[in-house]
Amino acid sequence: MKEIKSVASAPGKVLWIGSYSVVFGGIGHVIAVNKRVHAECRISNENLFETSYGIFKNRGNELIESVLNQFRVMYGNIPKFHVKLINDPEFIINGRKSGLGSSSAATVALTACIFSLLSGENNPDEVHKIAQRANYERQKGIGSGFDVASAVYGSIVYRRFTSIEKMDYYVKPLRINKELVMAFIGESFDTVSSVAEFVKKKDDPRFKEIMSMIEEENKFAIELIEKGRVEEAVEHVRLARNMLVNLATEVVNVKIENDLTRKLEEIAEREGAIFSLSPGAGGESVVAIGDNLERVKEAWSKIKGISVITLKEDEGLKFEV
Ligand SMILES: Nc1ncnc2c1ncn2[C@@H]1O[C@H](COP(=O)(O)OP(=O)(O)O)[C@@H](O)[C@H]1O
Ligand SMILES: C[C@@](O)(CCOP(=O)(O)OP(=O)(O)O)CC(=O)O
Repeated sequence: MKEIKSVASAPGKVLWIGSYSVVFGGIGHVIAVNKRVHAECRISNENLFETSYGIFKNRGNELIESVLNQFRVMYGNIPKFHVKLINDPEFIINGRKSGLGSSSAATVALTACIFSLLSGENNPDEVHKIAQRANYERQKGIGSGFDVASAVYGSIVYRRFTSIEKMDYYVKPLRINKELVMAFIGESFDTVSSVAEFVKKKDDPRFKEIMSMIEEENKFAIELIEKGRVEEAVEHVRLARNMLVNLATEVVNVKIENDLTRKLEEIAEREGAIFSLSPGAGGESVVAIGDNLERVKEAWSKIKGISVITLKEDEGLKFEV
């Protein structure tokens, strides 16, 4: 008899519009990239999980268990599995997380491949809901879930759900069709603590005022991208970004850019990028966006201690068998 297996993969991401504001209900745009997590699953006599983070027998690590728990809730008893869950190497650069989002891509790839085995269906919307719940429980409610949504749907406009039970998120596929180059500066940024600092200030009147101005600019930007006018959109992204950096520095007291990220951004824009920023929670990498970024890549590569990779916009979740 032919052994039944399922294979799925999910992409990493770059959040360039909506960092932090998306946590508070703002609109965001996230680019799915061609660094992926690959999952292969079979039903087996014993649990065996071979992963980029080690081999686990019997019980998986926290990420794997957070996914399996969702299926235990849905189906009661679930079978045992032999799983391979392997990340493209660029999720780790020089021994540090790259910020491309291995945990959300791994959560989605694993959820998809187990769901496909148990239900016989390849249903991205179901996978998305299950993966969001697994991620939410693992992160204890912190974060917006934009990374899980883009691991399923690819490049998207995203607004967070107001509650995990309602799952009233907004997702609309929207590609930007630009080149991306990313520089890693060798720093690790603590996203969870930084988001926690933002949350502490959420009722401060200055915080609310600046966040609503950021939201306006981000909305403009996304409307322009929807019309294919990315060059005009970046001017609004830039305004929103400057306001966010000021908010972070002056109200929240968190540094989301530093001298090195600013220097890399200046170089990128001088060498032809239409826009450059430290994406996501900030402080660990810089992304350049544009049409021909060879010069950016060359200039960045000359700087000591910087690792540079090229990224391509990619599809969301793929079921491969
Ligand atoms: N392929 C995988 N198999 C098992 N666990 C994984 C895998 N990829 C990522 N993880 C888990 O996710 C964690 C990385 O998550 P995190 O620190 O939030 O970084 P990222 O920004 O890349 O998501 C790892 O420490 C590991 O526990
Ligand atoms: C601050 C944020 O809006 C964006 C964080 O984006 P990153 O891409 O930096 O995420 P991690 O890879 O989990 O560190 C928080 C959020 O939306 O969850």
